Amino acid sequence: MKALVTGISGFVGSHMAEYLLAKGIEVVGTIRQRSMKDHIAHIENDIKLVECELRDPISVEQLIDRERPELIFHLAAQSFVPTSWNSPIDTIHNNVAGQIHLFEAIRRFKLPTKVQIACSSEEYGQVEPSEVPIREDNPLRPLSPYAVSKVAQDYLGYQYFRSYGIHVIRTRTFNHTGPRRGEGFVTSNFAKQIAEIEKGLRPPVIHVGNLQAKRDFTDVRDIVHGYWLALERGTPGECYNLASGSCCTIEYMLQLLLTLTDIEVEIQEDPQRMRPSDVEILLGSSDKFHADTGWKPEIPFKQTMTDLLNYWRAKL
Ligand SMILES: C[C@H]1O[C@H](OP(=O)(O)OP(=O)(O)OC[C@H]2O[C@@H](n3cnc4c(=O)[nH]c(N)nc43)[C@H](O)[C@@H]2O)[C@@H](O)[C@@H](O)C1=O
Repeated sequence: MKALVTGISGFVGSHMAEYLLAKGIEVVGTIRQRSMKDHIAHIENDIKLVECELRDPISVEQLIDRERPELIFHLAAQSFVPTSWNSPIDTIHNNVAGQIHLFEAIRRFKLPTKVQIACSSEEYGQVEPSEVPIREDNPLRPLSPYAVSKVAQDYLGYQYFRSYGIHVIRTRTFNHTGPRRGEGFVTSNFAKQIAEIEKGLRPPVIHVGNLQAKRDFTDVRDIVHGYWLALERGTPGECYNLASGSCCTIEYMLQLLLTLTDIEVEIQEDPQRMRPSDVEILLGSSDKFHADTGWKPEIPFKQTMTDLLNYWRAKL
């Protein structure tokens, strides 16, 4: 069986590729011209890398025609929320056009390909206290251009299923982290700062943004297992939350990281790290996904954060 992973050199893409290889699946992955390949260097000989700009319809059409994958894990995206405020059009274009080009190519060649699309808990946005844990039928009230791009991807998935019968599964994934998480994201950013302080590379001050936001974190290795199950057992056209079912403040996450180190630090708020509007709380219910696929996260949060901190310790 052949699977195509878009954005294979990214954080989730690299874990997805490892997961598929362990299952004996043939893996093809898209990268962009200037993509860094550090995350996949250790498996580069076991996968096929194809340079493909998803914003270019011709390039996508040629890729799909040539490879005709049975499965697609569509993970390529501009995924950093703050970037989406600096350049909203790039985020919308990148995330929405890339997916349309994939769908159009599948439609054109009438392929039975199963497609998982990486939607996001950010789509729920402004959530009322009475609405947690959030279920899939909650209203979507996106609070960033990134979130809007994910709503568009999500509804396009629904529409291509309804209009053309394309086997699309929409996974609305809550925050996820683990080794190789990009350093801009909060868990990785704090872990990297701690590892740098440990090595004497910076003064013992941790710079932070909004510590009061609450997030529901799952290990990326549990998430890629979920993506596999989504295509194996999910109902086409459906959307599913992937979440741990519990949440914590960002402050709690920072304190957890600090229990994993001997250093003493000062915590300093950095106004640059504040957002025009931040999602206050994301806490998801994965009951629907569990009922359809049997998925539940296995890796405890403390283990995930230990692995992430050790990743930075080894990398610096
Ligand atoms: C589900 C969703 O998950 C991710 O989006 P995110 O939640 O924006 O992720 P983050 O790690 O950038 O922020 C989490 C929270 O932490 C707060 N926060 C405090 N201090 C800092 C700080 O210093 N840096 C950052 N980045 N955030 C900070 C920040 O204000 C926010 O409340 C992406 O994977 C996205 O692609 C996705 O789909």
